[in-house]
Amino acid sequence: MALELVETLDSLWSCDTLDKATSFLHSRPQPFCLPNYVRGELSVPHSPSTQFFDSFEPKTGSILCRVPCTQPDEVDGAIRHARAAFPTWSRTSRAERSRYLRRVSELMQEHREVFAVWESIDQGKTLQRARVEVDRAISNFAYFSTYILHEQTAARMIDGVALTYEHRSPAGVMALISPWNMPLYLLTWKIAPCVAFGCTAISKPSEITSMSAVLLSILLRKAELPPGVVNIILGDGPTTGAALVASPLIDGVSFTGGTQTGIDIRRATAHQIRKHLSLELGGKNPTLVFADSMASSAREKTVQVAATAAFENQGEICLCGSRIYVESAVYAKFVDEFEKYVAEKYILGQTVSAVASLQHYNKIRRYLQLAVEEKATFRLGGVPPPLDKESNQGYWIVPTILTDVAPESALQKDEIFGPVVTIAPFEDETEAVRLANDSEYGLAAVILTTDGARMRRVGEQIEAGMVWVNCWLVRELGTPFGGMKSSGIGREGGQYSRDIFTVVRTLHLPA
Ligand SMILES: NC(=O)c1ccc[n+]([C@@H]2O[C@H](COP(=O)([O-])OP(=O)(O)OC[C@H]3O[C@@H](n4cnc5c(N)ncnc54)[C@H](O)[C@@H]3O)[C@@H](O)[C@H]2O)c1
Ligand SMILES: O=C/C=C/C=C(\O)C(=O)O
Repeated sequence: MALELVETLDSLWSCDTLDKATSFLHSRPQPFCLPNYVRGELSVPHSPSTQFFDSFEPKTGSILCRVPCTQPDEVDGAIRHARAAFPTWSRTSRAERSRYLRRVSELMQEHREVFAVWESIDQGKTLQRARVEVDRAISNFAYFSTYILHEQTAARMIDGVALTYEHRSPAGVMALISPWNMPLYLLTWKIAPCVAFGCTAISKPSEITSMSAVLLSILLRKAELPPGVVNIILGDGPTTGAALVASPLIDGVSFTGGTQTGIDIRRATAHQIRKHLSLELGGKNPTLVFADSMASSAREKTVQVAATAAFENQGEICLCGSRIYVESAVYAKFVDEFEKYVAEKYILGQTVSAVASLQHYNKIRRYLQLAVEEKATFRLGGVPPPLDKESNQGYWIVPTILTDVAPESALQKDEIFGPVVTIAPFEDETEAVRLANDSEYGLAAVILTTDGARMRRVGEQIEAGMVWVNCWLVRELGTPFGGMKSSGIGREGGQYSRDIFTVVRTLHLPA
């Protein structure tokens, strides 16, 4: 490894507080370049055509580092290394694969603060929120390290004539592509099951948030994962991501990101029927507040769950509830209490942080300008000032609550993916279900009610892959995770991840 890179990575690795990281960044004469991780080696790509782009710190707007845009020939090289590693890794025993995964989770635990500090700086999220996500990333490795040990295959006798059983083998070399909102969590949500089930991986994090992927590379090296089993390449979607998914040497794609990108990937791979495809896409998730949930015994929790679902991580979680519908009898009361609660608990610079990028800031800002044009009521928040690269300012947006928004408005239809929520009334259960389902998306939903029969009755009618009643983002990693409608294809988690990362054949033996 080049000496300068070794020094940079050592310095990054020693920053376990925000202060240390800030003084390291200030001590640098120029931004450092992030490396790829291929065949167990970290190196900055240096093909003559490689371009680099700047990655910014969302909280300050200053340049954090430079990210290479890995070119198609280098993508191809990385895939070939993953292919070379596949025969041995796919035949490695479950017990041994499990030990590697456990080792990775333990090392991550040891360096938890380093991951949290850089994730917070790179993505913009609060340090507190980054810690939550690092812990969940650790659980991804811990969970799949034990899952594979407990898998059982049942055999069945058919009429005393044949004995059948399902035999699974690793699907091959997989492309794992993740977004910028929960960079480390979503990266590991794919890497952990991929290698646990015996596949090898080429992973591409978002070009906006590549830091935690590089830290993970350092750690995979420390864990002595055999070279080529996991390769992490950096770059943008149109160049690096597109070359990766289209390669005939890739056996499957697990993608999390926007719906339009999902469509592009589906189109690019449409002729490659053999390619496994899992698409976890966007959402515009409803939260339904029934009148009973505003009775004095339940009210506090109702408001708290609706607010957390709307504003956790600045609303940059695909599962965030960004359309709140409230039974008309309690509409005014809910809006008042919700506004009071959000104003008190969601403080910019404390519990609410910067949004991930300048481009995203300006996208959210355009929606807020639209809200002004459409004469929506801002119960909280407003249109933030325009920013550009020269502004040298962080990307801060006050939590915004909008009422009086028309049902057909883009504010109700489009995924804004920021700290913006709309609130509208409904008359009865039928209308609540209709409004909840009035979306091209179908990822998640929250129902707030104290009526046990209604929990199931309404819950079972909602067109969403994940429905939470009186809670939000409670997750068990074996449950199917994914969306209906334009929110995706396939499910991930436990046995559902196994379906993506393995191929199955049914064997028939004579009885
Ligand atoms: N359903 C889920 O589980 C889930 C989870 C998190 C985020 N998301 C969604 O992700 C979106 C936000 O993330 P984003 O803006 O980074 O999404 P995005 O689709 O722009 O990018 C996601 C990833 O895909 C890559 N990419 C872009 N174009 C590509 C192409 N043509 N081929 C291959 N790769 C390509 C990007 O470089 C990035 O790594 C939101 O829509 C959000 O809802 C969904
Ligand atoms: O943006 C997508 C978020 C997914 C989050 C989880 O799956 C989780 O936190 O368990």
